[in-house]
Amino acid sequence: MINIEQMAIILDALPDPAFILSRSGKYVAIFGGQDKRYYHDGSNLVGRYIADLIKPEKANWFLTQIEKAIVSQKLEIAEYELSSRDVKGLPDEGPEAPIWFEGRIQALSFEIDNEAVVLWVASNISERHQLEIKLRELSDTDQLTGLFNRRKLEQELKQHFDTYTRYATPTSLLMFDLDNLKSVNDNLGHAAGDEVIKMVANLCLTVIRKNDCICRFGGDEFIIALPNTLLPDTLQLAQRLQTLVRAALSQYAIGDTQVTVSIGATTISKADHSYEEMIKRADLALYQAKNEGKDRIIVI
Ligand SMILES: Nc1nc2c(ncn2[C@@H]2O[C@H](COP(=O)(O)OP(=O)(O)OP(=O)(O)O)[C@@H](O)[C@H]2O)c(=O)[nH]1
Repeated sequence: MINIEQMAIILDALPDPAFILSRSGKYVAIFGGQDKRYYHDGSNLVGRYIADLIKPEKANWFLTQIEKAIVSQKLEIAEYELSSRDVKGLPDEGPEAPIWFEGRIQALSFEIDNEAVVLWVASNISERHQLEIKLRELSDTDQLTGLFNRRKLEQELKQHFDTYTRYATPTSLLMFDLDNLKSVNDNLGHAAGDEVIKMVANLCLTVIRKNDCICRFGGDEFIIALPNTLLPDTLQLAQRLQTLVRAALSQYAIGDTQVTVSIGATTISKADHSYEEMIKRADLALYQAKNEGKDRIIVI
């Protein structure tokens, strides 16, 4: 049998800090979380109130989570970021950077000082959180160019389409495809073709604005989404891009065969039911640009 003294030692040895918090946000007790590599010592907080130690917005968030667990009587799980500077009374010793926590919050079946209480176990998940950010970045990014990939562009366009239906703010699209990349690959090698694709990506980054979204849509095909932009500005950007590409890639010409861009341009229309219709229109315009002899901009 475990006796009371052993029980106290076990509670102190809990790897993650476990807080007993009252409905009104009082730190009733704190156990465990002794390893200073992962946690700050919270023993100074006992007897004090969340609202007195943490800024109102965050304090309210904590109180809401406590209330949720008390009302549901089920295990509640929430992730949050907190640094020692966010909580008055925490010692400096402990992690310097803000910590990402997973809070596991369970209402207890008894009251303390006539108040409902919860057990709040706070686990340091900073490493996992960083990994999740990295994975998200990787899943949104094209490996060769570092631009967004098609998946991310489609997410963005969906949002722009929703914004358009609500506030009528227009989004325009440029879809473009390199002309004669095959000739570079065949004559100068695949690595040179890769260089060309990367150069075009970097040129695009120099002409777009902060809110524009550029993606590598496929092999040598790119899309730039331009939120809050009408056709005249879109066409200006297309012309700049066309001129820049022609000049920058002249070194890859094979005889008379130059690497240029064919561009299809379009803007959102009242008749569109989804962002896919915009992409289809831009694709049609691009197809026409290729058919009419490449190195040109077609608007549909
Ligand atoms: N080096 C390299 N080449 C690629 C990559 N992705 C696609 N390509 C090449 O890009 C070419 C795309 O085909 P096309 O669009 O028909 O070739 P193109 O010479 O640009 O033809 P036009 O568009 O008609 O001018 C193919 O030769 C692909 O092998 C890549 O990541 N690296």
